[in-house]
Amino acid sequence: MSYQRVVVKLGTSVLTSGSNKLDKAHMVELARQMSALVRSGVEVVLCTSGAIAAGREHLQYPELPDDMPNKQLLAAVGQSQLILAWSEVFSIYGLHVGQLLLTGADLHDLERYMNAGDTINVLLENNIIPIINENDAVATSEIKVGDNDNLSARAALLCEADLLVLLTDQKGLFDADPRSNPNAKLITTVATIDDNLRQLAGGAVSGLGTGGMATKLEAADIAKRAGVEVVIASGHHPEVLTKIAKKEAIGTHFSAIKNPLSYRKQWILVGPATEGRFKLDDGACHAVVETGSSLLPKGIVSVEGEFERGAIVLLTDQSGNEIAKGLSRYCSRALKLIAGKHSNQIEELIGYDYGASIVHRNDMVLLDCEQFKGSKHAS
Ligand SMILES: Nc1ncnc2c1ncn2[C@@H]1O[C@H](COP(=O)(O)OP(=O)(O)O)[C@@H](O)[C@H]1O
Ligand SMILES: N[C@@H](CCC(=O)OP(=O)(O)O)C(=O)O
Repeated sequence: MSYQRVVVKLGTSVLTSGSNKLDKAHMVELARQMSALVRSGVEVVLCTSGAIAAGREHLQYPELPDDMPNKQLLAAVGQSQLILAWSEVFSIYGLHVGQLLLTGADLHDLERYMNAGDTINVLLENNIIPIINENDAVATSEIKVGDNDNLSARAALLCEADLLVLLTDQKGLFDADPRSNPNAKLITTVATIDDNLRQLAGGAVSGLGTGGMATKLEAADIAKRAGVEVVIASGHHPEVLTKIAKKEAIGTHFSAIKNPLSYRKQWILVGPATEGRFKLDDGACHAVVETGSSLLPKGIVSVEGEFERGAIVLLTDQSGNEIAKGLSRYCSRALKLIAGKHSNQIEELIGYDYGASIVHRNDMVLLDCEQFKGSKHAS
């Protein structure tokens, strides 16, 4: 079966072809391929980097310091140049574009998360290409997604895409960074993302890029869990998008898992910031991880953080290893009184009862991937 909805992420490395400015001719070529896909009935969402590079080009600031205010200055100037360039380039093929500038804060509550998905849907229904970038001009470290690999994975989840294509300056994921290891070999298929694979994926060394292969693997891990296939490939491979859409073997292909997380659990995984941490005893860890149970108050050893009912919290074992992320049915004040107690004591201790489950199974995602442990994506 062919793909219905594809998110294409273009890294700065592709958009500049390794130079200090946007490679407009190459943008035309990529827009041509995307437009052909649209004409063949595939819905295309574009997640584009390049605002900072475009700002640097426009202001002719090759040596601007890399601090936050200057990056925000470049992004504010560059984003308008970037969207103007895309608008002109897609108009050659008779297509309009619509811009969504998102930050992590836009994904924190389920309603805003769904609103972003709705906007993508309405643009696609009207044959308009949604173009997404992080709103770098306002995103501080607390609210940032941080890199467009992770942003594009979130975009793929919120618009329920079936394929995420990450185009970069390498042919795919290699068994070592090909820049420093000329003998590095391309990995063509990945079934499972594990620690061995993560160790192969280095950071960005290209100057204007963010995250390198490490963030591409994070993105692939998130997308896979939501049932989205992922391909990492070279943005300069001839007819790269045309061939990927025809399922030709190009770059590195990550298969999607068979039983993907529900939409609500996907949001719990990638949307909200966590506001608290529960340390669980061994029995509760076993119940949550091995037997698929909800979390009861008896198994909670300690509660950190101040939060209201409905907050997203991390569940850890006694050594602090993060095992799950979920929605707390009780506020932190109540939990400090009922942690470690039997469920039938809840009402007596706090004067009300929202049920025995502190984190219900349906509101919980297991963090079976090392990547999420201690990373900003789980917190
Ligand atoms: N195992 C690996 N396989 C391929 N590329 C790698 C690997 N480890 C690190 N890299 C680096 O990741 C870079 C691509 O990431 P990045 O510079 O962030 O590009 P983009 O702008 O496309 O996101 C490559 O140029 C490469 O040097
Ligand atoms: N939002 C930034 C790009 C951030 C980013 O992830 O860059 P890249 O690694 O080149 O995809 C910009 O538009 O410049």
